[in-house]
This record gives sequence, structure tokens and C-alpha cells, in this order.
Amino acid sequence: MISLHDVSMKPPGVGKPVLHGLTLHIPQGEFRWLLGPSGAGKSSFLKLLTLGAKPFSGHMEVLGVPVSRANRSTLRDLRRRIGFVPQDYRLISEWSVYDNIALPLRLKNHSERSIRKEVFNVLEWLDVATHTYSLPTTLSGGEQQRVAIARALINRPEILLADEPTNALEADQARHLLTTFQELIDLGTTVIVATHNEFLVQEAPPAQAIMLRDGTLDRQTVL
Ligand SMILES: Nc1ncnc2c1ncn2[C@@H]1O[C@H](COP(=O)(O)OP(=O)(O)OP(=O)(O)O)[C@@H](O)[C@H]1O
Repeated sequence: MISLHDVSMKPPGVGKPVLHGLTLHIPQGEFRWLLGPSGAGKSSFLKLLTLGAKPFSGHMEVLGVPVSRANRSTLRDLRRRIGFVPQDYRLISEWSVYDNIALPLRLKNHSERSIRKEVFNVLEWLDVATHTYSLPTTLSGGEQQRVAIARALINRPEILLADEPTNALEADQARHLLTTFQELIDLGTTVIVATHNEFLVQEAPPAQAIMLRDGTLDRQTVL
């Protein structure tokens, strides 16, 4: 569940908020497109939802936690319940695909035996198991993107946020990814996908979209 009431967000050192007056509610287990022209505020909105920035004003609740009032350790625990697929993947280039994906579980002190099982499961699911021991830099853009998605899913997040997750994928891989997102929604995960890919949006089943413009909520509609 994500709830915002009149939220603004201002990056440090910037004179005025880049997001303002955002009021919206996303119940748990729902899907939303996040759309808007370049500069509309999509990345800033994702930063807010991944708890990379606190609201400058207003009230925001994520998974029942009031974010503005939360202390560091509460925010850290909350972050672990949110998966994020950044546009630039942010994979560690010196580490194998396996070690990149295992990292979130190692940070939680899971046993190597259970990590192995989870990593293989998620790699199979995303169809990149043949690259388990490769370095990310030896993979195609589409494969790296799927590894980044696998890393975001390994913790079984309750919320998955993805910034342009299909921009390096072929059309059939993008369709496969939408099926994966649907499976996550069926498991009760909230999924938010920022994209410029109009073709993907048109081809997908009708879904709610959050449309931003000039840092504010332009409208919410079904596309
Ligand atoms: N740290 C920052 N410092 C200064 N301005 C910022 C900062 N972060 C965002 N902005 C400004 O906020 C506005 C929204 O930026 P944002 O990157 O969120 O848009 P976007 O919708 O993701 O754009 P794009 O689709 O091009 O990635 C832009 O005008 C941008 O210049």
C-alpha cells in the first residue's frame, strides 16, 4: 500500500520542490504505469517511493509506515521490503550474476544453501540461468536488465518499482516481463512501472496509469 497526501519533494540544494501536491493511493497488490513527458518527475517520484528521499512536505505512508516520521532503522527495514530496478541496472561489474543477485540475501545473513536455491529459482524464472556465473559486462543489455530485475525480486519485495525496465528488451522479452509482473501481482505485490514505451502500454491489458506533468499529478486514468 502506498498513500500520499499533498506530498512535495525537493532534492538537496534545489531551490523549489520538483514534485508538489501529490495525492494518491495505491492499494496493495495493484499495478500502475507511471507515465509523463521527459522532466515530468517520474524518476523523482520513484526516488520518493524507494525511500531515497523523504517528502519535503505532506504525508506519505508506505506499507503502513508513515515515512516522514520514521527513524533510520525503520526506513532501512522498510527499504528491504521494496524492490527497485534502476534504468542503468547498477550491477557490480566485477561480480558474477550469481553474486550480484545473492547480495541482498547475504546482507540478511541467509545461509549459502538457501541463497543458492533462491538465486537459481529467480534466474530460471527470468530466463537468464545460462549466465549464472558470467560477469554482467559480458551480457547483452536485455540480459543485464533481466539480471537487475532478478536482483530486485530475490528479496520477494512487497512493492516492485521499475524505471524503464523494457528499454533494452526485444518485444517478446518485454511481453514475457509483463507476464512476470502479472505473476507478482497475483502473489500480492504492488508493481509500478515507469516507461516511455507506448507500444508496451498499448499492447498490455488495460491498467491504471499515474500521469505526471511538471512535477505534479496530471491525472490517473485507465490505459
Ligand atoms: N537533484 C536534482 N537537482 C536539480 N533538479 C532536479 C534534481 N532532480 C530532479 N530535478 C528536476 O526535476 C524535474 C523532474 O526530473 P525527473 O528526472 O524526475 O523527470 P523524469 O520524468 O524522470 O524525466 P526523464 O523521463 O527525462 O528521465 C526536472 O526538471 C529535473 O531537472
